[in-house]
Amino acid sequence: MASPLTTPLAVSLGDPAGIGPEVIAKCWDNRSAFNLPVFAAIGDPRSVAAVWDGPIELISDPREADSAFDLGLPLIQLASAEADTPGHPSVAGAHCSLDALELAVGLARSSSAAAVVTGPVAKEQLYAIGFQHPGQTEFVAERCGISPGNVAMMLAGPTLRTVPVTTHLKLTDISQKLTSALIESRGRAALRGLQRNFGIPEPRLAVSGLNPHAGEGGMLGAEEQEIIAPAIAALAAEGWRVSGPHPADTMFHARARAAYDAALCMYHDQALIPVKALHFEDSVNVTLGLPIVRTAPDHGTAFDIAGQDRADPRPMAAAIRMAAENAAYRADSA
Ligand SMILES: NC(=O)C1=CN([C@@H]2O[C@H](COP(=O)(O)OP(=O)(O)OC[C@H]3O[C@@H](n4cnc5c(N)ncnc54)[C@H](O)[C@@H]3O)[C@@H](O)[C@H]2O)C=CC1
Ligand SMILES: NCC(=O)COP(=O)(O)O
Repeated sequence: MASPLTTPLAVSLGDPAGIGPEVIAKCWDNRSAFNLPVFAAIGDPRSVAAVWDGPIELISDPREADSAFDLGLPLIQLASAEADTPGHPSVAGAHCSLDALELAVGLARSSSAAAVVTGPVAKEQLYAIGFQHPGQTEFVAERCGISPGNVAMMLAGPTLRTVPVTTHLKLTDISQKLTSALIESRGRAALRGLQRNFGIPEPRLAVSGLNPHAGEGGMLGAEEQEIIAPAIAALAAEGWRVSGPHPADTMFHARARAAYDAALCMYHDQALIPVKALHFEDSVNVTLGLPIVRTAPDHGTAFDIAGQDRADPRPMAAAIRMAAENAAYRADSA
């Protein structure tokens, strides 16, 4: 059994107008039923108070969360220029979500927090305030001094884990951005992450094709033969257990899933659709290849239901539990 954590987790609230504040407050409410470790929320307390009437314990350091956790939701307060209305994102809210992310990562990097769990942010809002990264994954990587190509975004559910090689790209740009080197580096990050974060000593990676039927022997596209197969061969030559390229439409049924520990997919939707279809309530976005542990729920800001008490906290609870489990594995094997 993994050792208990010595410091609480840092949980950024995400966009204050999204469902992050609500699901995090509901996680604290249900902390025993969800079997959650001690955590400290980070963000604007007004965004929590707008959607939840439970107790909030303002703290200034995650370690204070240990004694505050039984009294209320421990929260490190960030001043936002204005209070947001649930469902109505603003520029001030986007800045607040970025500040919370920045602080949470800093706390984990300085070992003041055992891991980071990030609440959902709206990429459109962040891009509008000049955010230069495709998503939080690449931002956290940069803050940790890791090249974005050397981390992997894994979506992990109870019966399926997937990793997209390309993340937030236009569909029309994917083929051009897909290189053997990128497939290899994502594959390595995924395989090492399965060992380090999930305690799987000899992980098996199944690699998808890009085109229908994995290119149909070259008749439906050349990427499989020219880019993907050489990357698989290079990873196999390093001793990793890698298979493919597999046709993406037939690699996610139950019997196929039993043959691998993670699927490396060529683009965002190829990886995320099967996990969300199978496990929307409890799949977790985990960034592999970092010196810290970072997880997030699989969903976004859900502005359409924010402030209506309709947000399901189970994905956030799964993200908090997985962060604690991953951090404990890493501490035990360090
Ligand atoms: N990790 C992150 O920060 C992520 C952020 N996003 C961002 O979120 C924004 C909205 O993205 P969408 O594609 O609309 O995805 P979304 O996940 O926010 O919403 C999709 C649908 O699922 C529902 N839903 C989502 N989470 C739910 C929950 N916990 N309980 C009940 N219903 C839930 C929503 O109401 C909506 O109908 C985008 O700006 C996107 O960039 C999207 C995915 C992940
Ligand atoms: N669709 C997944 C997603 O948007 C998560 O991205 P990130 O912000 O965690 O990089």
